[in-house]
Amino acid sequence: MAQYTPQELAAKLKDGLLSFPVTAFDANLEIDEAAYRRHLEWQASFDVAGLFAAGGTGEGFSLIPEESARVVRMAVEEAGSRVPVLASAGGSTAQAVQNAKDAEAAGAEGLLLLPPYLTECDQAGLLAHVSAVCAATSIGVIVYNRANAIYSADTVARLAERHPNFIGFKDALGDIEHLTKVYAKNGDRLFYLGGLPTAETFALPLLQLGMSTYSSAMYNFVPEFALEFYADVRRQDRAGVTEKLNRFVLPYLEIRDRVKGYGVSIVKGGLKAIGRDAGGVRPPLQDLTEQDVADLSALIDAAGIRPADAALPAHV
Ligand SMILES: O=C([O-])C(=O)C[C@H](O)[C@@H](O)C(=O)[O-]
Repeated sequence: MAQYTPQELAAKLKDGLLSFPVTAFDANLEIDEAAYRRHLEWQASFDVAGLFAAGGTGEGFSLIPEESARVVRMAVEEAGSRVPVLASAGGSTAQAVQNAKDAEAAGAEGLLLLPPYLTECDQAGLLAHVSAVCAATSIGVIVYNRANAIYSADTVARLAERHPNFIGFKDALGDIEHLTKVYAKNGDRLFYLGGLPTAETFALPLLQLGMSTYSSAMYNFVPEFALEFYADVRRQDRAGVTEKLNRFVLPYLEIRDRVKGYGVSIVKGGLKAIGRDAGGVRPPLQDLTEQDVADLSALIDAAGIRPADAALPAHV
């Protein structure tokens, strides 16, 4: 049973940092329940405003629906008393509706609706798709503006009018004109969250477009640094943000961009580097090479941001 109304959830999420915990896998790439629970417990021990289980960084796209529901349930059990846990829904409309029901039953406070799978779609179809999901649950729903699911400002407004539990707009497109239109039309009826890869990179300029928060994947392995970065963004401390971009985020992008799909794999690489291994990634993603992990570990040290309670990395 959700503890927050959709409106209370939006108020909580919009003014704090959000993150997407990785899903821990064992050597056979099966869910590693103990490692996942340890990770969630650690993640919830910092001042994060919301944790999205089985999302993009959580490799939700590689989980079958039963696994997704199981992951959400574990996340709620480990972290739910301290931080709102949200789930994701995706695929066909029927699948997304089922995900939404499972998420609510598992105790999730809200839902991130991922783009439908494979097909092209336009506004009337997106409106019907999101409406079906919003109608199937009473928890808060956030749409993910990405790939084949690009919501016009008018569609967003219609959804907001029809569904009180439609609370948020997450963007991974980065089209300034589009974001300006969505915010100008919908204002404070929704909250807006940045979701471009390595969201820190864009956080300060996107704040001006109404995005008061973002999903930090790196929070998974450098939570204190990620929280300091967010505080600088909210203070509009340009010097602080620039210094942190140069010290860690921009060199991190150089490692992330070595292989397609590393945007997710590098987060598990980061956990390996700090000695909190959550296992490898499922295909079609590929794990960081040992050299990549060593480079990331050296960068974490050079930036002086190894978490205080992190063990020494396995390879040193
Ligand atoms: O589900 C997702 O798209 C994400 O996990 C988003 C990431 O957290 C992205 O914003 C990032 O890499 O910082």
